[in-house]
Amino acid sequence: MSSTERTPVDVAVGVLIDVNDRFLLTSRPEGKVYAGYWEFPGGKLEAGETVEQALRRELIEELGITIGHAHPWKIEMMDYPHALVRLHFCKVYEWEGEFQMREQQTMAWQTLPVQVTPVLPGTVPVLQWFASERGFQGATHQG
Ligand SMILES: Nc1nc2c([nH]c(=O)n2[C@H]2C[C@H](O)[C@@H](COP(=O)(O)OP(=O)(O)OP(=O)(O)O)O2)c(=O)[nH]1
Repeated sequence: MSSTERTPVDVAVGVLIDVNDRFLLTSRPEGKVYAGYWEFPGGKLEAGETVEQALRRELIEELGITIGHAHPWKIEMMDYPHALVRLHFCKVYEWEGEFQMREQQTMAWQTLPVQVTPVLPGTVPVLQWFASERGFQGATHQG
């Protein structure tokens, strides 16, 4: 594979946390790689966008909500057969609007251990970070 194809793709990912400390997972829609896998909502940066701008745009497009401030949390590289991605995880505590599944996905508010399955490989590290933060012991998800 050429080096051009392995240039990392930057992805803005939103870790939405509600007042009960639950976090939001969404299932990837049909037609995308890893369709049906659960992940944190987000998507690729477009030219000239910051992570926060991309995240705000993606969550309007996918979920119909407008987020407040995106708090940068962690950056993680994932090397998939389809792409090398650089995931910019941001915590989000404030948003406006009603959730609408605009891409026929499904959403689920979760705590540890996560009940939905399967979880996208690039989502698993986040569950470990939550486990550390929250003093959770044991398996973070099934499978
Ligand atoms: N949204 C999201 N993507 C993740 C996570 N973990 C992870 O490895 N990824 C990967 C999967 C994809 O390769 C990439 C996101 O790209 P995507 O295809 O969902 O983005 P997009 O909505 O811009 O897609 P498209 O317009 O090109 O169809 O990041 C995660 O928790 N959330």
